[in-house]
Amino acid sequence: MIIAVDGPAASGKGTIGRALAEHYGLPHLDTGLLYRAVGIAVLRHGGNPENHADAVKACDFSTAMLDDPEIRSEAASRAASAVSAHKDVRAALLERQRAFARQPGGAVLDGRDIGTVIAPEADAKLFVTASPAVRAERRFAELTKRGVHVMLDHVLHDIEARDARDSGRSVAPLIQAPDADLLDTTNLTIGDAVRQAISLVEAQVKP
Ligand SMILES: Nc1ncnc2c1ncn2[C@@H]1O[C@H](COP(=O)(O)OP(=O)(O)O)[C@@H](O)[C@H]1O
Ligand SMILES: Nc1ccn([C@@H]2O[C@H](COP(=O)(O)OP(=O)(O)O)[C@@H](O)[C@H]2O)c(=O)n1
Repeated sequence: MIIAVDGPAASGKGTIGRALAEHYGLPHLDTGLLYRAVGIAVLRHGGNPENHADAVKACDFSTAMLDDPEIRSEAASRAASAVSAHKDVRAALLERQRAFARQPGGAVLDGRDIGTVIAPEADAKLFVTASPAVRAERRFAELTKRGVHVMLDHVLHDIEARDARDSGRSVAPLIQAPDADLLDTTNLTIGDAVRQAISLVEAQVKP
């Protein structure tokens, strides 16, 4: 079974993706990490994530980058959003994601274009969202807990700018697939969001 979980920044798609993977005993891929790795690689090479050549060159990042703590930083999110708008960057990362989705037994993937581009054939698709204010509070709490000093209004601004760029790009924009169920987690606890996600998946895969 392939489960596609898409949605905007800090909506809870990773949390839900991991919980679904555990529930169904499937492997999970957070595809945002791939774009973050490219973004960080560009910055480390002294390049500009908005520059096409710099971004494409960084697509052969070392796998160790995926475990680098800096990958979770806000600088990495911004760089990821910039590199991900380049068509050739998306093309370079496509096969890796498709192969993960199509492994025997299936998988859970979360990102922006899983249900639309990476695995349009997915057995179940969720589009996870929450209000920008709630998403900013969640990301702020997450960063603060990790000891990162940030301001809530900066986090909100970053999230809104990233949403606008991810939704507005011409290639694989962030959009709810027509056959995806919407899961708004604004007023849901993590436990409730996961329970609802499982119910939605069950309803979609019912013969
Ligand atoms: N329903 C929820 N209620 C409260 N906090 C949540 C909820 N879902 C996720 N979180 C928290 O919000 C932060 C962002 O969630 P995450 O799953 O990483 O989002 P995304 O993958 O969409 O960026 C994490 O710290 C997570 O624990
Ligand atoms: N499938 C994906 C996943 C991420 N991305 C890009 O990578 C950035 C970081 O993604 P992420 O999922 O790690 O970000 P958060 O939602 O966790 O904040 C996003 O803002 C997108 O620009 C993408 O374009 N396509």
